[in-house]
Amino acid sequence: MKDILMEIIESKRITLREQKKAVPAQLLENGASEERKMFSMRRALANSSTGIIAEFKRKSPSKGWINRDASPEEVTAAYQANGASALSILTDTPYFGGDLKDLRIARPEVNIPILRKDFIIDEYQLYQAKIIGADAVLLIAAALEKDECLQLAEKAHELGLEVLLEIHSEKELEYVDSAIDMVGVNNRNLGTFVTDVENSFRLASMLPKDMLLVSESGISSPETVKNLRQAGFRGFLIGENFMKTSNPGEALGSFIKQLN
Ligand SMILES: O=P(O)(O)OC[C@@H](O)[C@@H](O)c1c[nH]c2ccccc12
Repeated sequence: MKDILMEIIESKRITLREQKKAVPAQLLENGASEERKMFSMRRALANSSTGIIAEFKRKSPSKGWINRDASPEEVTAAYQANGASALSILTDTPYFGGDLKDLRIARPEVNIPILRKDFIIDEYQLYQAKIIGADAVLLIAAALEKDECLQLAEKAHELGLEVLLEIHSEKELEYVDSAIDMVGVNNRNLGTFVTDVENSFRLASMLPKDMLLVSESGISSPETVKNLRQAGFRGFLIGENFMKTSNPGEALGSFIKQLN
């Protein structure tokens, strides 16, 4: 079976080549150095009693279309109104049905941190993230060599972006470095899409105590969030469970009520 993550990365390289042709890196770099208001996701999660990072996701390679016609401005504003601590917005087009525009459109609608959720392999994508209004970026250990990952983290910081490092397995613990702001344990294996929340519980005790921990994927019950919090997690990245409903904001609101 073909590893899906590898396929996505190959397609990303092609997209990047085209984007760089259309908008040269130097031009983007100039735009990215402009100051603008930024929101700290690490701080928002550390200070929140719920810690829900609500995700805007139209489709995924494992589920197909989840919510094809969702409007980014409506859903993200409703997520904030219903208590999200932060937002995650998928900007990958071919596999997740997202767009850079989705994040750009959402930005003026909210005043909570936004994570650019994509497969970042090049600093060009960090400039994009800054320009469209992201506060943080995801760096996926399974998609990067460790030194590449740390270089991208450093560059992200230069631009004022925070870094959520995503790991899935024990062997990726070596990517955890002081250059990282938050560590996310993905409960989904991006190669096979097998999802199991136990993965977060298993890796929690192996992670540094002072690191802000996020549990990602496959979370569908408030009970699980309570248990993950007990295990040390402060952020909970949830997409499909809300996006599959006709009113994602409301679904988040009733989820949060059950956390208390
Ligand atoms: O929809 P879920 O199962 O709640 O998962 C959300 C989020 O964790 C998932 O979309 C995700 C986690 N890491 C990723 C990396 C790339 C794309 C997507 C993801």
